[in-house]
Amino acid sequence: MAELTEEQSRVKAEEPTASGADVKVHPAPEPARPHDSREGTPTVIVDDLHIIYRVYGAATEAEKGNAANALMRLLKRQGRPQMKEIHAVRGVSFVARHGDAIGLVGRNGSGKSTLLRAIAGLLPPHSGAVYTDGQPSLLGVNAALMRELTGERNIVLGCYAMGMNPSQVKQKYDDIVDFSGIGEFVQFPMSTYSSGMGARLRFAIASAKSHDVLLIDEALATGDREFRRKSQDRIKKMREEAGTVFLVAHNLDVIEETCNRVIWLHKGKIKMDGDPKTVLAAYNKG
Ligand SMILES: Nc1ncnc2c1ncn2[C@@H]1O[C@H](COP(=O)(O)OP(=O)(O)OP(=O)(O)O)[C@@H](O)[C@H]1O
Repeated sequence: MAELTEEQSRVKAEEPTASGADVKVHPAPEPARPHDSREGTPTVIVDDLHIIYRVYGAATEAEKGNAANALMRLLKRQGRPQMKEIHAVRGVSFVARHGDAIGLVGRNGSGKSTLLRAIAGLLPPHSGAVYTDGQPSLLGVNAALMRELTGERNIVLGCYAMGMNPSQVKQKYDDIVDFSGIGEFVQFPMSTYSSGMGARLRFAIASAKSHDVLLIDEALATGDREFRRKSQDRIKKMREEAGTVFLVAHNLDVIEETCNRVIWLHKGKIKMDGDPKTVLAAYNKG
């Protein structure tokens, strides 16, 4: 992933925000709260991004590896049997700014998680580029907490992984446990948690630190109403500190209540990009 230089940031900021979009409601929505001098400046620029997964071994039964087939391939100088390509993100372009909370919506398989993982630098672009200002942090349903360790150990390790020192961890520990609402379960291995408890703990850990770019994949989906309200307050605070938040959620109420902008992905392309009410109304109709 390339870092965003000042020059790139200036030039890119002048480019259209969603060149691949079918519809643009308003291409560069104004950030809601002018609190920080960085507010409104780009944090993430996605430039004609294509992501292709290669799935090896997607061969038919007849083509699958047995010794005779392998020998024939060698003799005919053929490569591996059947490699299938899945073009998950197809020419996506947009600019996210300090203070934005951007909801990503779209049907199953439309490329939301793939796009988040690419912004986090976990998937290399097939073509195009992602430029980021600061370190993006991905909080996904499978965020790297260890199931066999207790909540307590995961909090400590998670905080270290985010760059905190021991005294900062100590200072944040109680707040994380309180926020997650997991109570005495903090002493138990995470493998004993319900999916909601795990998701709440992950969000509590990740949001204990402010992030330049926080990418949240479905982590709020399993929380109850009270937890959602607390999470939304945290996201709001992050935006006020001029961070950028990306949120994938199938629950559209969460998106509408939390975000100031929504990007609708359809079959790997941006179908619409604009203010939540307009985009969600169109998405609900389509
Ligand atoms: N690791 C992978 N290997 C191969 N193909 C993948 C992989 N992950 C996702 N895909 C494919 O890429 C496409 C986009 O998937 P992605 O998970 O990004 O969509 P999504 O919008 O997040 O879906 P959902 O709402 O179901 O979570 C789908 O066709 C999916 O099958």
